[in-house]
Amino acid sequence: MTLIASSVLAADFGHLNNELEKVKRAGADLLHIDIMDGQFVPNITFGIPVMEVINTYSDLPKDVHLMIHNPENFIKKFIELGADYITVRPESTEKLEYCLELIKNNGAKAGIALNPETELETILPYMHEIDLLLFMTINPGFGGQKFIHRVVDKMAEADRYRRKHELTNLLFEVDGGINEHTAKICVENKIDILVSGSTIFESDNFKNTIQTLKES
Ligand SMILES: O=C(CO)[C@@H](O)[C@H](O)COP(=O)(O)O
Ligand SMILES: [Co+2]
Repeated sequence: MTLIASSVLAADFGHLNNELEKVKRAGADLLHIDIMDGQFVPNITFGIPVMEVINTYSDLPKDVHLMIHNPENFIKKFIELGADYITVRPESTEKLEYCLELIKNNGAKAGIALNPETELETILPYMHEIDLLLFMTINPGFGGQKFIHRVVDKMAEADRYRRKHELTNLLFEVDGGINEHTAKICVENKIDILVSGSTIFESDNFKNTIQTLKES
Protein backbone atom coordinates (compact mmCIF):
# COMPACT_ATOMS: atom_id res chain seq x y z
CA MET A 1 0.00 0.00 0.00
CA THR A 2 1.13 3.55 -0.72
CA LEU A 3 2.32 5.50 2.30
CA ILE A 4 1.59 9.19 2.85
CA ALA A 5 4.26 11.51 4.26
CA SER A 6 2.64 14.79 5.18
CA SER A 7 4.96 17.75 4.65
CA VAL A 8 5.07 19.89 7.78
CA LEU A 9 6.15 22.93 5.74
CA ALA A 10 2.51 23.53 4.80
CA ALA A 11 1.23 23.31 8.40
CA ASP A 12 -0.02 26.25 10.45
CA PHE A 13 3.05 26.93 12.60
CA GLY A 14 0.99 28.93 15.07
CA HIS A 15 -0.72 25.67 16.01
CA LEU A 16 1.98 23.19 15.15
CA ASN A 17 1.31 20.63 17.88
CA ASN A 18 -2.37 20.61 16.96
CA GLU A 19 -1.58 20.21 13.24
CA LEU A 20 0.75 17.29 14.01
CA GLU A 21 -1.95 15.61 16.06
CA LYS A 22 -4.52 16.20 13.29
CA VAL A 23 -2.44 14.60 10.51
CA LYS A 24 -1.69 11.63 12.73
CA ARG A 25 -5.38 11.09 13.50
CA ALA A 26 -6.15 11.55 9.80
CA GLY A 27 -3.96 8.58 8.90
CA ALA A 28 -0.62 10.03 7.74
CA ASP A 29 2.09 7.39 7.84
CA LEU A 30 5.10 9.70 8.16
CA LEU A 31 5.97 13.34 8.70
CA HIS A 32 8.09 14.89 5.95
CA ILE A 33 10.35 17.61 7.33
CA ASP A 34 11.99 20.04 4.88
CA ILE A 35 15.17 21.63 6.20
CA MET A 36 16.36 24.52 3.98
CA ASP A 37 19.31 26.83 4.63
CA GLY A 38 18.71 29.68 2.16
CA GLN A 39 22.02 28.87 0.44
CA PHE A 40 21.52 25.55 -1.18
CA VAL A 41 17.90 26.41 -2.06
CA PRO A 42 16.33 29.90 -2.26
CA ASN A 43 14.35 29.60 0.96
CA ILE A 44 14.86 29.18 4.69
CA THR A 45 12.47 26.96 6.58
CA PHE A 46 13.36 25.83 10.09
CA GLY A 47 16.04 23.86 11.90
CA ILE A 48 16.96 22.16 15.15
CA PRO A 49 14.51 23.88 17.58
CA VAL A 50 11.49 23.13 15.40
CA MET A 51 12.67 19.57 14.86
CA GLU A 52 12.76 19.27 18.67
CA VAL A 53 9.15 20.44 18.87
CA ILE A 54 8.07 18.03 16.15
CA ASN A 55 9.80 15.18 17.95
CA THR A 56 8.15 16.13 21.25
CA TYR A 57 4.64 16.34 19.85
CA SER A 58 4.56 13.53 17.32
CA ASP A 59 5.57 9.90 17.41
CA LEU A 60 4.97 9.41 13.66
CA PRO A 61 8.08 8.26 11.76
CA LYS A 62 10.09 11.28 10.62
CA ASP A 63 11.35 11.66 7.08
CA VAL A 64 13.90 14.50 7.09
CA HIS A 65 14.64 16.08 3.71
CA LEU A 66 17.90 18.02 4.00
CA MET A 67 18.35 20.89 1.55
CA ILE A 68 21.45 22.37 3.17
CA HIS A 69 25.14 22.71 2.34
CA ASN A 70 27.39 20.12 3.98
CA PRO A 71 24.63 17.96 5.49
CA GLU A 72 27.32 15.79 7.13
CA ASN A 73 27.57 18.45 9.86
CA PHE A 74 23.95 17.97 10.96
CA ILE A 75 23.03 14.35 10.27
CA LYS A 76 23.79 13.07 13.78
CA LYS A 77 21.83 15.87 15.41
CA PHE A 78 18.71 15.20 13.33
CA ILE A 79 18.90 11.50 14.15
CA GLU A 80 19.20 12.34 17.87
CA LEU A 81 16.05 14.40 17.41
CA GLY A 82 14.05 11.52 16.02
CA ALA A 83 14.78 11.33 12.28
CA ASP A 84 13.98 7.86 10.94
CA TYR A 85 14.87 8.68 7.33
CA ILE A 86 17.38 11.29 6.18
CA THR A 87 17.59 12.28 2.55
CA VAL A 88 20.47 14.30 1.11
CA ARG A 89 21.09 15.88 -2.27
CA PRO A 90 24.27 14.63 -4.00
CA GLU A 91 25.18 18.19 -5.05
CA SER A 92 25.09 19.45 -1.45
CA THR A 93 28.22 17.63 -0.29
CA GLU A 94 31.62 16.41 -1.41
CA LYS A 95 31.19 13.53 1.04
CA LEU A 96 28.07 11.74 -0.20
CA GLU A 97 29.36 8.27 0.61
CA TYR A 98 30.30 9.42 4.12
CA CYS A 99 26.83 10.98 4.60
CA LEU A 100 25.11 7.71 3.70
CA GLU A 101 27.34 5.79 6.11
CA LEU A 102 26.82 8.34 8.86
CA ILE A 103 23.05 8.04 8.49
CA LYS A 104 23.06 4.25 8.55
CA ASN A 105 25.68 3.89 11.32
CA ASN A 106 23.53 6.11 13.53
CA GLY A 107 20.49 3.94 13.02
CA ALA A 108 18.44 5.81 10.42
CA LYS A 109 17.53 4.99 6.82
CA ALA A 110 19.52 6.74 4.11
CA GLY A 111 18.01 8.49 1.11
CA ILE A 112 19.18 10.41 -1.94
CA ALA A 113 17.04 13.15 -3.50
CA LEU A 114 17.08 13.70 -7.25
CA ASN A 115 16.20 17.12 -8.63
CA PRO A 116 13.86 17.16 -11.64
CA GLU A 117 16.79 17.84 -14.00
CA THR A 118 19.23 15.34 -12.48
CA GLU A 119 19.65 12.16 -14.47
CA LEU A 120 19.23 8.79 -12.77
CA GLU A 121 22.69 7.71 -14.08
CA THR A 122 24.39 10.14 -11.71
CA ILE A 123 23.32 8.19 -8.63
CA LEU A 124 23.33 4.61 -9.98
CA PRO A 125 26.59 3.81 -8.10
CA TYR A 126 24.69 4.41 -4.82
CA MET A 127 21.50 2.48 -5.62
CA HIS A 128 22.68 -0.58 -3.66
CA GLU A 129 23.57 1.52 -0.61
CA ILE A 130 20.42 3.55 -0.10
CA ASP A 131 17.06 2.76 1.50
CA LEU A 132 15.14 5.54 -0.22
CA LEU A 133 15.24 7.33 -3.56
CA LEU A 134 13.36 10.63 -3.55
CA PHE A 135 12.17 12.04 -6.87
CA MET A 136 11.67 15.79 -6.73
CA THR A 137 8.75 16.70 -8.98
CA ILE A 138 9.19 20.43 -8.32
CA ASN A 139 12.25 22.62 -8.06
CA PRO A 140 13.09 22.48 -4.35
CA GLY A 141 12.50 25.51 -2.16
CA PHE A 142 8.77 26.00 -1.82
CA GLY A 143 5.57 24.05 -1.33
CA GLY A 144 2.48 24.59 -3.46
CA GLN A 145 4.17 24.30 -6.88
CA LYS A 146 3.01 22.37 -9.94
CA PHE A 147 4.07 18.77 -10.52
CA ILE A 148 6.71 18.45 -13.28
CA HIS A 149 5.43 15.61 -15.45
CA ARG A 150 8.65 14.77 -17.26
CA VAL A 151 10.03 13.22 -14.01
CA VAL A 152 7.62 10.31 -14.52
CA ASP A 153 9.92 8.76 -17.15
CA LYS A 154 12.73 8.74 -14.57
CA MET A 155 10.49 6.92 -12.07
CA ALA A 156 9.77 4.23 -14.64
CA GLU A 157 13.48 3.94 -15.49
CA ALA A 158 14.39 3.63 -11.80
CA ASP A 159 11.74 0.97 -11.28
CA ARG A 160 13.19 -1.08 -14.18
CA TYR A 161 16.61 -0.82 -12.50
CA ARG A 162 15.17 -1.77 -9.10
CA ARG A 163 13.50 -4.87 -10.53
CA LYS A 164 16.50 -5.90 -12.62
CA HIS A 165 18.84 -5.70 -9.61
CA GLU A 166 16.26 -7.09 -7.16
CA LEU A 167 16.56 -4.12 -4.81
CA THR A 168 13.43 -5.23 -3.01
CA ASN A 169 13.97 -3.05 0.10
CA LEU A 170 14.63 0.18 -1.80
CA LEU A 171 11.69 2.57 -1.44
CA PHE A 172 10.74 5.24 -3.98
CA GLU A 173 9.29 8.53 -2.76
CA VAL A 174 7.94 11.47 -4.72
CA ASP A 175 7.91 15.06 -3.49
CA GLY A 176 6.18 18.10 -4.95
CA GLY A 177 2.80 18.93 -6.42
CA ILE A 178 1.04 15.78 -5.24
CA ASN A 179 -2.76 15.82 -5.51
CA GLU A 180 -5.25 13.07 -6.32
CA HIS A 181 -4.41 13.19 -10.06
CA THR A 182 -0.61 13.28 -9.80
CA ALA A 183 -0.69 10.71 -6.97
CA LYS A 184 -2.36 8.24 -9.33
CA ILE A 185 0.35 8.74 -11.96
CA CYS A 186 3.07 8.17 -9.35
CA VAL A 187 1.47 5.05 -7.92
CA GLU A 188 1.11 3.64 -11.45
CA ASN A 189 4.87 4.17 -11.70
CA LYS A 190 5.58 2.18 -8.52
CA ILE A 191 6.10 4.98 -6.04
CA ASP A 192 5.91 3.74 -2.43
CA ILE A 193 5.68 7.04 -0.52
CA LEU A 194 3.83 10.19 -1.57
CA VAL A 195 4.87 13.45 0.09
CA SER A 196 2.02 15.90 0.36
CA GLY A 197 2.02 19.34 1.95
CA SER A 198 -0.45 21.87 0.62
CA THR A 199 -2.99 19.33 -0.63
CA ILE A 200 -3.39 17.96 2.91
CA PHE A 201 -2.94 21.06 5.06
CA GLU A 202 -5.09 23.31 2.87
CA SER A 203 -7.95 20.83 2.77
CA ASP A 204 -11.04 21.03 4.97
CA ASN A 205 -10.87 17.39 5.92
CA PHE A 206 -7.36 15.91 6.36
CA LYS A 207 -8.74 12.41 6.78
CA ASN A 208 -10.67 12.38 3.50
CA THR A 209 -7.73 13.93 1.65
CA ILE A 210 -5.23 11.39 2.97
CA GLN A 211 -7.65 8.56 2.22
CA THR A 212 -8.12 9.82 -1.35
CA LEU A 213 -4.34 10.02 -1.86
CA LYS A 214 -3.89 6.51 -0.48
CA GLU A 215 -6.53 5.10 -2.80
CA SER A 216 -5.00 6.71 -5.88
O1 LIG B 1 10.77 19.64 -0.43
C1 LIG B 1 9.77 20.31 -0.67
C2 LIG B 1 9.89 21.66 -1.28
O2 LIG B 1 11.20 21.90 -1.64
C3 LIG B 1 8.46 19.68 -0.44
O3 LIG B 1 8.51 18.65 0.52
C4 LIG B 1 7.22 20.55 -0.27
O4 LIG B 1 6.97 20.85 1.08
C5 LIG B 1 6.03 19.82 -0.86
O5 LIG B 1 4.91 20.64 -0.81
P1 LIG B 1 3.63 20.43 -1.77
O6 LIG B 1 4.11 20.51 -3.19
O7 LIG B 1 3.05 19.09 -1.43
O8 LIG B 1 2.74 21.57 -1.37
CO1 LIG C 1 10.57 17.82 0.73
